[in-house]
Amino acid sequence: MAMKYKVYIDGQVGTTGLQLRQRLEHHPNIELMLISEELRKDEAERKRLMNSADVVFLCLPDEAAKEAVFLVENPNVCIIDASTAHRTNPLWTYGFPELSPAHRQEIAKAKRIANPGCHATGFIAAAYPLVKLGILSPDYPFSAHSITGYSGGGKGMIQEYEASDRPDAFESPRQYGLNQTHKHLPEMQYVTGISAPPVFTPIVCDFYRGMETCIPLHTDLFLKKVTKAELIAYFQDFYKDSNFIKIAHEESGFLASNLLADSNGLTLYIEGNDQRMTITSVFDNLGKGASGAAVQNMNIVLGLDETESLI
Ligand SMILES: NC(=O)C1=CN([C@@H]2O[C@H](COP(=O)(O)OP(=O)(O)OC[C@H]3O[C@@H](n4cnc5c(N)ncnc54)[C@H](OP(=O)(O)O)[C@@H]3O)[C@@H](O)[C@H]2O)C=CC1
Ligand SMILES: CC(=O)N[C@@H](CCC(=O)OP(=O)(O)O)C(=O)O
Repeated sequence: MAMKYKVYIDGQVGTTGLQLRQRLEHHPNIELMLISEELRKDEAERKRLMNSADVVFLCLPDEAAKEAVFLVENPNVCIIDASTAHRTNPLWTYGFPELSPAHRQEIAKAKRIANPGCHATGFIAAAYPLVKLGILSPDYPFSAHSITGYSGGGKGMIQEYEASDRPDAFESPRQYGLNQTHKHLPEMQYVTGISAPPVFTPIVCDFYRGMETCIPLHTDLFLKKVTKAELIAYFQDFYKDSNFIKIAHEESGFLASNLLADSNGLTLYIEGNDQRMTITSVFDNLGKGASGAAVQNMNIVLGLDETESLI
């Protein structure tokens, strides 16, 4: 019989928590520790469950996640936090195993893992290799726009979008983060090592799940002069061992944000021509952008096949 590990999800009825639960209910190596509805905010019961788990997922707002960490006293417990709270904390490991073998090895032995933010996942998947391979300087004036389904805003935004009396404005794409202080900017800079955060334009639209994050590339500012074909070859090589990150080209001329909804995949589309290019990450904000990545990190920590219970 398969070895079973005990897993507790704090925030099990939230948007990310429910997604995690669905994935873990069929995981052959996981025994889910569920908390009763009446006690799900009871500190003593949460503490008891957390300290008897092998892995604890935090699917809570940032402040609640910070407080929850202090409830864990058992040094053997691994915490995987889905919130923004610890992503640039050097005592925590950033959970993006595809960036290098060293990133993956660090995750495998970590007890504190910060799961990447959704928009940040799309940005970092493209920007990290560009800088690492010396194609762009860390001083390149990065910008990005990122289209998200409304589930990205959690229970509150889902209710607003699905209300019968919602404003007409919700039918059209809505730009936000207008003051350039989006909560994912610090991790975008921290993980890629770029000199300044990108000019970042998130856009929420009237569909449930899915995301595409697009970085414009001015080829005259390339540090290493590469053609589009060469850039594609560099990315194919960078992600050649990845189970989830792929490189593709869209023939139709249209790139939909919900192409990878319900999966843990992330596809990078390198489009344009040798003068002006774009590189776009397409994935699921609730998949590789949240609970899919969290399950992948858990599988790595537990020494399991990283693709277990993920598509
Ligand atoms: N939605 C997304 O696409 C993504 C979300 N995240 C992050 O994941 C975390 C959760 O987000 P999301 O699932 O969207 O949010 P939701 O608002 O959908 O869910 C949060 C859950 O946490 C519960 N909660 C709040 N405070 C406490 C507490 N003190 N003790 C126990 N439970 C508590 C809430 O309870 P109640 O139901 O009573 O309100 C709710 O069920 C956030 O930090 C978010 O930023 C990360 C990546 C993507
Ligand atoms: C549509 C919407 O509001 N999306 C959220 C991102 C999702 C999220 O919860 O971000 P974390 O991964 O950092 O927790 C936002 O842009 O703030």
